[in-house]
Amino acid sequence: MKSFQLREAIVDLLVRIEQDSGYSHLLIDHEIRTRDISPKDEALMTEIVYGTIQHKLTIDYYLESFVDRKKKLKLWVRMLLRMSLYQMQFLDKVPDHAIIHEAVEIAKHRGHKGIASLVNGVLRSVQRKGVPDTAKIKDDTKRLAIETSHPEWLVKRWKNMYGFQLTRSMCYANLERKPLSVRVQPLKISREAIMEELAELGFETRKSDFSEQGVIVDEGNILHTRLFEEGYVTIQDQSSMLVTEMLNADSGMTVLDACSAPGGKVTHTAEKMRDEGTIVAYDLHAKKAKQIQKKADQLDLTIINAKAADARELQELHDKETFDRILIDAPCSGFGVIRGKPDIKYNKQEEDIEHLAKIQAEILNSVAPLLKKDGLLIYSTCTVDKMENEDLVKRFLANNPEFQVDNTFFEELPDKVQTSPGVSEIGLQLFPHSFSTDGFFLTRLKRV
Ligand SMILES: C[S@@+](CC[C@H](N)C(=O)[O-])C[C@H]1O[C@@H](n2cnc3c(N)ncnc32)[C@H](O)[C@@H]1O
Repeated sequence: MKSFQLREAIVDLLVRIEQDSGYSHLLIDHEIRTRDISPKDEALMTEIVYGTIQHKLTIDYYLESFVDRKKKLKLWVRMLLRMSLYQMQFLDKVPDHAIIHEAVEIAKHRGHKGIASLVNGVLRSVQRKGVPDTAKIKDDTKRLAIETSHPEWLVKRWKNMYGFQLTRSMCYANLERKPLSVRVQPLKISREAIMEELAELGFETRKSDFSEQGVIVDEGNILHTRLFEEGYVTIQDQSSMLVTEMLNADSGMTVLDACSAPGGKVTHTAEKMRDEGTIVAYDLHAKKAKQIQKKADQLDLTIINAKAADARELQELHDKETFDRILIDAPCSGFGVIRGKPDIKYNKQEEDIEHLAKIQAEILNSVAPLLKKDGLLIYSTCTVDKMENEDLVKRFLANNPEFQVDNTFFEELPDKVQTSPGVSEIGLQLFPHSFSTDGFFLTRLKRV
């Protein structure tokens, strides 16, 4: 694909992502799968699209100084300017004059001379004058929000919950690339054999400390290798693997996963149980329940029975005290996975967090009675927010004295995590800057 065509396709994709917010990763995947794109163009497209979204608010702050506020830009023109500015400010692959030339050509092709001249004028001014200095913003919170492209309300909220320094580290970490981590299917192959094969193929890998099945791939795309295609490994963040490790499910147990799609943790659980026992896996959406079954089949796992149901109504389907282990990996605001899904930070409002916390509490309250005495229940989310995590669990424990945090949980955490700032008497909050994992909360409750 010619460079001009690739850049124009990126503008189209950015427009679609802006209109259909919340699904950047799916839209990018779809674009790459349906177009005939070389691996080199695929990498460049991914880098520019993710980078432009990741730095959107910073770029818009820069643009404000160069675009007349009264001028209402068409969406595609704004995306063209954002994409070009991203390349000029954050990448050093292409010289500025070439980026500007290409942007002007795209503007001519899609619009008319007037738009081309506006695009040329804005980008040449940026090139000549440089972007405004954010160090001049007096308010710390506002400056951090603009420099790291997070909404100001979210930075304020985190600052109130976790303090400024931690929030700062988290916001900067959210701009970085996370190493890929994969889970080995231990019933088919060992971790050592996988690492050897990947080394032969030229990939650099490390063992994860979070799970004996985890491997971190520092460089390279393993999605097109046979190991992935034949179900020897599956992509999973280390924090998610830790959830299943902490569930401690064993062969022969009866396990419930109340919110299980797309099936990462439930398939890991089946592997830990050596595919012996019973797992019932629910998700609200029938289509997603099918996804779980497909994932289980890909990994040759047979004990998972995936169905659609609302987790808040499972008492109608199961008797109390039925399960040895329960996992509630609740629907959440997703602020822990901003690195992989950058548009999450722009699409949520504070009211959404309150709404989600209400659903999470309803799920926990209605699912917990299904746990057997001495059984273990994991509550987890892929977010960083006390309302959805510690505060919610604290309230549950206050209202349900037959449950308590299982104190052996903390001893079982990886050594380096045991003393991390995210550990409290309620559970573990992993921050994205601490161990290069997703931001994740988990706790283990025991029915006593
Ligand atoms: C964080 S995801 C779960 C990820 C999954 N545990 C994994 O490891 O792949 C939360 C899931 O909960 C589902 N969900 C949302 N509301 C639900 C409800 N009321 N009952 C059951 N599932 C629900 C969503 O469809 C979503 O797939």
